[in-house]
Amino acid sequence: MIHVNGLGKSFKVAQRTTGLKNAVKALFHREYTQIEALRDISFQIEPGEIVGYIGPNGAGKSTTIKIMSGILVPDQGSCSIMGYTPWLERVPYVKHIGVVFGQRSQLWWDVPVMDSFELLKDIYNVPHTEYRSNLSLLIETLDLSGIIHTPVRQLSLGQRMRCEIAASLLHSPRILFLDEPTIGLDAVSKIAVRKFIQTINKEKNVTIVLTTHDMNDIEALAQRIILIGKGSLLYDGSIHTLRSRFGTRKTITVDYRPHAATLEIPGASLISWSPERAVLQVDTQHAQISDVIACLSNQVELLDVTVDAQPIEDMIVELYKEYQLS
Ligand SMILES: Nc1ncnc2c1ncn2[C@@H]1O[C@H](COP(=O)(O)OP(=O)(O)OP(=O)(O)O)[C@@H](O)[C@H]1O
Repeated sequence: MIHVNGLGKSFKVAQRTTGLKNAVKALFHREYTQIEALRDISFQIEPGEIVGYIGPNGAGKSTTIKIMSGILVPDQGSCSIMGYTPWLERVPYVKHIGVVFGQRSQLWWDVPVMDSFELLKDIYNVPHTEYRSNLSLLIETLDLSGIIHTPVRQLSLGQRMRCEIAASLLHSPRILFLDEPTIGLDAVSKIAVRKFIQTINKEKNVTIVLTTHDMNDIEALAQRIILIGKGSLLYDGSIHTLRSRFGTRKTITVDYRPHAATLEIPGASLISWSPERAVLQVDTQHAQISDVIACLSNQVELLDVTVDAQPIEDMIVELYKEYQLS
């Protein structure tokens, strides 16, 4: 569905210096630097996939999304989405995609949300029956009934984001590009947005490309991640593979009957200890969890044991470290 091949994009940025003398000088002679936002990016995405497109600040995520949605033209490489080249065939192409930029609005600020929806219906030429059925589904699943007659500027961020997502789906797109869709949302709104993304992916088979810094979004939604850093593609694979590579550390928390002596557990490092509770870290590449628990039960009378996997956030930090991105 999405074929991206050797994409490259540079920006020419004017150097700004401080001081009046330099400002006058700059009127006659400007110095520029070249920022390589993307270098040789290639990937393919199949229909119905949810892909997390991640990377640190300035990595090139938004630039890629802008190229894929036809807003920016790359300097090198090709991009074919549903057979279209986004920036060359924008008008027929945009009928098949929905785009949400968490930081920007596609709704008209001063008019009620519903008026924006009606305008989008006309812009995309959505047949009346399709529009009505999409609208009622979106109002119901995104809980919009209380806010669609309110002007956008009076909505809270969470309410606006739900309306933005609805606006991007009124024309039944096959692909949805989401750039930071949960930025600034409270925990309840985040969960609602994630749930909705899952629903449209499952029930309507919408392909989703999601950029986010929120690793809970990634964990909840994406089976595959594409990591970019400093404009280059660094990792493309499943979260499962990432876990087996970087997620080998487990944390074991044990509660036991009061025990005065400290614990000696081969293969585990003691993170904290008290006469009633200990927290240990185990690298499963070097020791088995069952061996560590057996060793513990020989030394203390266990009351409770919990084993926690490494959070995905930590794994991403390790990945950034490996590529010297942090
Ligand atoms: N219009 C522009 N003009 C000049 N430089 C730009 C422009 N757009 C992006 N850049 C530069 O290109 C690089 C990649 O930017 P991009 O916005 O794609 O990063 P990002 O991964 O989305 O970052 P963030 O997570 O901070 O949103 C950055 O160094 C940025 O400063």
